[in-house]
Amino acid sequence: MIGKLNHVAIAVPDLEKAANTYRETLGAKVSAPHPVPAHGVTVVFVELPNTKIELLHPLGDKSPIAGFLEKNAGGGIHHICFEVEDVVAAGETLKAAGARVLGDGAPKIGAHGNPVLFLHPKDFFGTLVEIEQVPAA
Ligand SMILES: CC[C@@H](C(=O)O)C(=O)SCCNC(=O)CCNC(=O)[C@H](O)C(C)(C)COP(=O)(O)OP(=O)(O)OC[C@H]1O[C@@H](n2cnc3c(N)ncnc32)[C@H](O)[C@@H]1OP(=O)(O)O
Ligand SMILES: [Co+2]
Repeated sequence: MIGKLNHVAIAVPDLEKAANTYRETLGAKVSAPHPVPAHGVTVVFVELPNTKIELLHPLGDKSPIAGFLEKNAGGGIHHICFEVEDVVAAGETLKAAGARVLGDGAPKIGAHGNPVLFLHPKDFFGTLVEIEQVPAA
């Protein structure tokens, strides 16, 4: 079912510092900060030759990453995102297999303009998984 690794997301306490580290120290192509209120985060995209890194910082009072940063004050890998052809069909298949789809179960538009769903980390060996519908090339 899953295709390419679309991105690895890292929750960070200081977005500017993290962006500078990826830009200056690691020499990556790094975007400006991009607020995504529908997901309660501000994101900086780091473009790599074969995938992307999302640097995430909480936005608003009810950010879904606030609890994670409270437990991991210095930051840490928050989720991984796999591409799928049909996110609704993938969500139904995963639910039938016993995985918990988070939220109300309906896909939301993610930071890349595509529908996404999140799957509970306890069902994937301690890793929060995002699936993103990416149109075939
Ligand atoms: C930029 C937009 C978009 C994109 O297009 O790419 C994004 O990526 S948005 C990213 C942010 N959005 C989300 O994360 C949405 C889905 N997340 C959630 O619904 C919640 O964060 C959560 C996964 C249900 C966790 O909720 P929270 O209230 O923080 O914690 P709990 O107490 O309910 O946690 C239960 C259990 O799970 C462990 N946990 C929590 N977060 C993670 C994580 N990121 N990775 C691994 N494990 C995680 C937590 O420690 C608890 O474990 P125990 O302590 O053992 O019970
Ligand atoms: Co993501």
